[in-house]
Amino acid sequence: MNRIAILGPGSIGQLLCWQLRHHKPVLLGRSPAPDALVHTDIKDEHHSFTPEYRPLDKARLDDIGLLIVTVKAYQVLDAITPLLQDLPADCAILLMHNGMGPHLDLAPLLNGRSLLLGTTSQGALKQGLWHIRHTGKGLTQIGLLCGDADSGKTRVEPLLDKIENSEWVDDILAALWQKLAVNAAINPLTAIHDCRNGALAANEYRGHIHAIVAELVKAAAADSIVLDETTLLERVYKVIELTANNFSSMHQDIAHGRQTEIDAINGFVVKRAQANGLEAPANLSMLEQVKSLQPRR
Ligand SMILES: NC(=O)C1=CN([C@@H]2O[C@H](COP(=O)(O)OP(=O)(O)OC[C@H]3O[C@@H](n4cnc5c(N)ncnc54)[C@H](OP(=O)(O)O)[C@@H]3O)[C@@H](O)[C@H]2O)C=CC1
Ligand SMILES: CC(C)(CO)C(=O)C(=O)O
Repeated sequence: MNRIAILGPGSIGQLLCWQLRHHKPVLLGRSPAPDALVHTDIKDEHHSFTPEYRPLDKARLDDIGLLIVTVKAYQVLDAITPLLQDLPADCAILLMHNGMGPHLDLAPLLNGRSLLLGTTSQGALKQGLWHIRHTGKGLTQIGLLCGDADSGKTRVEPLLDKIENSEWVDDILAALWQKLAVNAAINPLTAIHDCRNGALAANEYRGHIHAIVAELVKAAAADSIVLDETTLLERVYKVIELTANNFSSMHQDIAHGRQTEIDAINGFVVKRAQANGLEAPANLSMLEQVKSLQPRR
């Protein structure tokens, strides 16, 4: 049987579990099984449901056809590696974290399994361990990094069907770099300056935002991804306007003393620039400043 499994039952994992409920997804996690999950929708209506939950220490995986990974970027390798020996040889894997990078380490470990990458601008907020609130309906994009395109697309059809405003993209890396530009510009500046996204519209941040995006465009180009700087800047400023009242996820991570995804955001830009003999000082400065604010690991 080709079941869908969701690894990482946090905010986004529980949201996808609700959205895919008619496909009977299996939730894989480290906690004991919940009695029920509560989903509060955008209209403030509550729904309670009980998905199949398998605690990871004793989970069978031989019936999984698609593993959707909804852990944070820095948790991806630790979460998937122990499962690889038990996942079926034809199980496709879909990474849904913010930022980029884990795919480079993971792809060589997959023994020919298909690797799909996705990005979502939907919003979900934890109200309790097993209660999430759906806070935003943004775009979700999914595409294939490696493996068979037809079967990869077939495996994720349930998501494309059930998630409003979702699409298949042929060049998923370009789509991820574009989303990365938004996060690379907004997330660290809001964390460092302790402000809401909207504050970044002020003139004092223009130089930083332009430098971060210009370096990212050059780093992507060195990886053969062509991005348009003007379009990206327009996108960044549009998100600043549309989410003016929000605190970014990185701001919230710093405020709550949690590790951030900075390594997979500005850290990824710095890494790809350096790998191609370039420098990315504006992104490096964001990386260093955010690292100095987050708890040491
Ligand atoms: N929340 C949102 O609105 C959005 C989030 N995203 C992105 O989605 C990703 C997930 O975010 P979010 O859902 O908010 O994060 P959460 O921290 O809420 O969820 C992560 C989940 O992964 C679990 N986990 C961590 N490590 C492992 C492991 N080794 N094995 C099994 N489970 C593990 C955690 O469980 P445990 O409790 O056991 O640690 C937790 O349930 C991030 O990259 C985020 O940036 C993107 C768009 C919007
Ligand atoms: C788009 C943005 C910046 C919205 O807050 C986001 O994705 C985040 O906070 O991580």
